[in-house]
Amino acid sequence: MEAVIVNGHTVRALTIAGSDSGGGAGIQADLKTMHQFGVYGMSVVTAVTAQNTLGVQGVHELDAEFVQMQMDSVLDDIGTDAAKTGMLANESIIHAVVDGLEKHAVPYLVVDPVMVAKGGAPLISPEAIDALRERLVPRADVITPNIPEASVLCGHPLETWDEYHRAAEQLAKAGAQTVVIKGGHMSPFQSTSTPWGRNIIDPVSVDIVFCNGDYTYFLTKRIDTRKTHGTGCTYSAAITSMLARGYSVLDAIAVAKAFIFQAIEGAKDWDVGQGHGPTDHFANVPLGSSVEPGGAYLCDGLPWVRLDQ
Ligand SMILES: Nc1ncnc2c1ncn2[C@@H]1O[C@H](COP(=O)(O)OP(=O)(O)OP(=O)(O)O)[C@@H](O)[C@H]1O
Ligand SMILES: Cc1ncc(COP(=O)(O)O)c(N)n1
Repeated sequence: MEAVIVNGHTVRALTIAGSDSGGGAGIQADLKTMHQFGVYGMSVVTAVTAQNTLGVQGVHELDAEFVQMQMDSVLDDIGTDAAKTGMLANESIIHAVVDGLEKHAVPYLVVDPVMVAKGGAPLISPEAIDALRERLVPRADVITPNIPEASVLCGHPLETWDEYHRAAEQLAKAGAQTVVIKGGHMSPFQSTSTPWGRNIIDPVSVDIVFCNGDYTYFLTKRIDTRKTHGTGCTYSAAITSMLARGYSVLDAIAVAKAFIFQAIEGAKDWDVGQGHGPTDHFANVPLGSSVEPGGAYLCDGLPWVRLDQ
């Protein structure tokens, strides 16, 4: 993949996240994804984890001042067309990151509110949740919680379609421009009766996107695999890369969703690690995936197909 040039300049994207030594999630997943999208990737490291596909063996959080220093280094000199946040570890780092974002011009911000690793290890302190909610959510152009994260941010359990919708609206009211409630943790049974009035028999993974008052639903087949380490990181890095390249928010999400689907599918038979293996960051970037707001779209091979209402 060659570097993408838009309006005469090399497209850049920044990830502000934790390092995963195993290479499947965090900073490593983000940089691999940005590279695959032809975007020049940069990183601000918030914490270093000793981690593999079996779990997190240790976490070392960096000083908030050093996080701020990395932001200044990168943004004073190189600048960026879009940024994303991932693991932010603690309250002081969140304040440092938001201060940095306020100081420097960052055209788009994607917030992946990372809280718990797939194996159950906490990646943020409980006291930091208020700072995440109060300082970062209002700055998000796109926020991408999974169901447990949306539930923590909204302060109550989410189990029904109606509750997912109310959660998206609550996060939008708190200031996030576009809310993506990810379906990786939804029970497959909830997909049998759908808000767009058509039943789906096969298990699917549905992402609910709330943008400018419209709901758009992105569906793919649910892949039967436990190799889903770093799916959320990879997906949000793909959205960030597409925004950096100048795509609209919905088209960025459509391409990213098709990419993560192929990345999960592509790694099904990989032999990387003994636990929750990583996704295939070498997957094809399906640039033609374009959608209109306010419908339900199925990606079963490309292009996206609009489902009957
Ligand atoms: N088994 C699966 N089959 C198809 N798509 C999936 C599957 N699991 C997750 N996805 C998709 O991957 C993306 C990430 O969703 P998920 O809910 O897994 O995020 P996450 O929990 O934040 O991920 P992680 O914590 O591993 O980084 C979403 O688009 C979701 O629909
Ligand atoms: C540094 C870092 N950031 C994010 C995740 C979440 O990914 P997952 O939920 O797949 O473990 C992680 N495990 N490590």
